[in-house]
Amino acid sequence: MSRPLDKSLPAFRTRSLAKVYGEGPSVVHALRGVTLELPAGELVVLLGASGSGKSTLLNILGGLDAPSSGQLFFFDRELTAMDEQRLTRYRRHHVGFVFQFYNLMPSLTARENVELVTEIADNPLDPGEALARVGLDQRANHFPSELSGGEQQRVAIARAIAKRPTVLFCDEPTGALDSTTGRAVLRVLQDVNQDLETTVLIVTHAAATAAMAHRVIHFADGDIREVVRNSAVSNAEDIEW
Ligand SMILES: Nc1ncnc2c1ncn2[C@@H]1O[C@H](COP(=O)(O)OP(=O)(O)OP(=O)(O)O)[C@@H](O)[C@H]1O
Repeated sequence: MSRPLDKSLPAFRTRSLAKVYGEGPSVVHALRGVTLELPAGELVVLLGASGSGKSTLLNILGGLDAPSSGQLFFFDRELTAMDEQRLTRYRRHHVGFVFQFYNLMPSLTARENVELVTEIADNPLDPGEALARVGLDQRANHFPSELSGGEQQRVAIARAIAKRPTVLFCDEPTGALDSTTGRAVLRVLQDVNQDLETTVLIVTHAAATAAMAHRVIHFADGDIREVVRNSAVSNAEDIEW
């Protein structure tokens, strides 16, 4: 993927994306033919009931999982036509992930957790700058067990953005946090979207998060029920939970 991306195209386009788990009586249709376009540079929130297929879609867009059928494009690249090696390059160069439970290495400091990524990335942020962007430059030498849940999540975000990903996928990033801490984490994600021009896709059960999105995708039973474009976007710190 060394050619520059064709940024005149949407970040993602899917056509009839389907995902089936299992077979026979235990078959699950997790995605039932999802067709969507996500413009680059937006902050998108994906809402929907438990089991509606949100994480499945996120994992497929992020190259962690493959659809059973359908097509998926990242700008001008067809992810559904890539072999494992090219998908690995896609993930390495373009994708950052943030999960509900931080997934930090407990035996490494905040800075060392970020360095795990910067050491293998092409054009990374300085680890100190990544931590400063999430407001944790003063805690760089602390271990995860010495940090609050919100601080650990901010380290996870610093680690994810340190390789300057084109897209940042966040699966329930505030799911384990109280509302005040959750708002602080959402503020960081909004800053990443605005300052680094990273496309950010957030899967959440916290419906109020929709107020900070450019685009809200409502998911139900493995497909899109509605896409709402917000004419005005709230600041994360003003969101009411
Ligand atoms: N590896 C798997 N094997 C079998 N079924 C799976 C697998 N992963 C997900 N599913 C099923 O696919 C459907 C969609 O799951 P998914 O995790 O995408 O939903 P979700 O909307 O993210 O739910 P939640 O909000 O609870 O995280 C569910 O019925 C789930 O049980």
